[in-house]
Amino acid sequence: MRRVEFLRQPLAALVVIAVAAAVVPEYWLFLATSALMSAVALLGLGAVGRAGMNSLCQLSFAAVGAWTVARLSVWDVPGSIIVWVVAGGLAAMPFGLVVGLPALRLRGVHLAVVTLGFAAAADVVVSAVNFPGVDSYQQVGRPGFLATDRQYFVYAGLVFVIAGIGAELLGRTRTGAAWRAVRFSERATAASGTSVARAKLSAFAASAFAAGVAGGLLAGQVGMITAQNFQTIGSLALFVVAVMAGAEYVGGALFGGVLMTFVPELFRRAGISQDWANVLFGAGAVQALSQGSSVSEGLARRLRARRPAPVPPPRAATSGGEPPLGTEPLLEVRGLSVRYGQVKALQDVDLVVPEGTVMGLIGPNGAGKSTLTDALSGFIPSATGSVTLAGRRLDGLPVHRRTAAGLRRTFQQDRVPTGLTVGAYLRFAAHRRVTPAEVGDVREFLGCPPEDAHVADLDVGSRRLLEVAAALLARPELVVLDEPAAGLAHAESLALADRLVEVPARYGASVLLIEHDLDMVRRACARIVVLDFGEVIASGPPTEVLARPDVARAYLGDEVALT
Ligand SMILES: Nc1ncnc2c1ncn2[C@@H]1O[C@H](COP(=O)(O)OP(=O)(O)OP(=O)(O)O)[C@@H](O)[C@H]1O
Repeated sequence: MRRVEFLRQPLAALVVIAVAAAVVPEYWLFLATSALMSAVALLGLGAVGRAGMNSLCQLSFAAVGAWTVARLSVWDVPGSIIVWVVAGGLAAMPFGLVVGLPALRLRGVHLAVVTLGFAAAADVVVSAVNFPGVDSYQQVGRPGFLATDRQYFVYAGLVFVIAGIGAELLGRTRTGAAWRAVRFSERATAASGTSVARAKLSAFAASAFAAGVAGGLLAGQVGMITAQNFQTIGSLALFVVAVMAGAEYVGGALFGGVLMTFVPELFRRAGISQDWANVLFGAGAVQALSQGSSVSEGLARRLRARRPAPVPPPRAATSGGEPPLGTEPLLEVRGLSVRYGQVKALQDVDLVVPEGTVMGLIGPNGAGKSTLTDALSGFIPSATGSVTLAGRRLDGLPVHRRTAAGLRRTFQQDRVPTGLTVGAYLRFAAHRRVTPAEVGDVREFLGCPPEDAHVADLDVGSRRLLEVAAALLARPELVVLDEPAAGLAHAESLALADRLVEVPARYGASVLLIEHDLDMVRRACARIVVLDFGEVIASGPPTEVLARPDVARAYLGDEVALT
């Protein structure tokens, strides 16, 4: 049943469309076709929205689709409007990629402004050139079986349902998961080995494809198109409705399409200026933004809230045995230094993590632990010194190549995307093909919630464990855990320590554990390294190192042993 759950909304839409086709008068069906076309364009906006980006030029892409369909119609290319709208979508995709390029550097309002600039430029171009067929009064041709408004409505409805199924299917692929992950954290997405650039560009390309299809449908509906159909104000209205209705959902896109078409029409009939419809949509979007959720997201949350909250399995401490000591050097760090302006965050750090061990890295706040993690995983390109993993130099490599070389990391702050289920996140973040048995094994091993639980419904501790589980599932050579026990109760931290002791033998990965919880460190680690003011001040077995007065002084500013 869960396998076809994603079909629920497109199929519900199909039923609504079929009923409307049977009972609604022809005049209203013409308007309903417009609603379906807006809904297809909104589905495209949903794709960029899923990736956390804003696009204000959706109708510019639609203009490319419409132009393509008009051109193919004038040339009378075989395949009729059925094939031409697909060609319209494909023709819009390169434009989507071009507009998406600034998204690799810009975010939020800056990106929105760039897309708005593109829409304004497209306005100028579209106004200056006539669409194909307009000069010769040649309408876009429709085959006999799509001649009436009712038939064309059914065609547009089928296109919407197919687009909806496509959107849902895409959401279940690695690409769809990457969109949600990018929206939540670009850094964590990169650290899982996924290309952030590819994720963003694919979202823009998918969005442009949908808009191109919608534009092509419009060309077929009205027969002769003009620049008026694709003005920037229309793109803005589409964006605002996407925010309000929730275009990431098939139902939300359909609801948005209906609003966009019928609200202005109702205003017109009531003798009110249609511009007031845009004001209304704007107010709806402000409301959605202030509540932090669209109409569809709010409904989905309410439905989820009816289900019982996922109960994390008990995570009891079960001694994992003696911490393994390790053998040959796996990670070798020499002379690693990082400066932030005048602050020397790391100074000539030398560090060796042997293969097959769990090594602890401790130090007071501001000692440089997170900086070290960032430098090892490639987030600080200005870091100097050498980093070698299993004999391979990593320094100078970008994040995703270090990940591919076998170095995985987790983050101190919660970086698990809330838009995914536990299973979808684990499969995405593993960044390799994993079997259901592997996913179940690591989930049980660490005491993670069931696969169908939504990340958004989990407590912070469970999310942290999920991040660790995903890192192990990736089968790295070395996993660097940045305070994985933050958010866990003390007993759960000790249970996690026991699990970590087993990791080298069970998953073939060594662990560099950064933690403030010294009980956990003592339990999990055979050796520890202490950082203070960016320098290594001690290393060795935990009992010896924590008994040293200089280590106690670094932590407490006093000569009190930490044992
Ligand atoms: N982006 C930054 N810009 C400037 N200084 C920074 C930056 N990030 C860290 N620092 C400084 O670098 C030093 C090391 O910080 P870092 O966060 O690595 O320490 P930490 O040991 O991880 O601390 P905590 O245990 O609180 O996480 C600190 O002095 C910090 O203020």
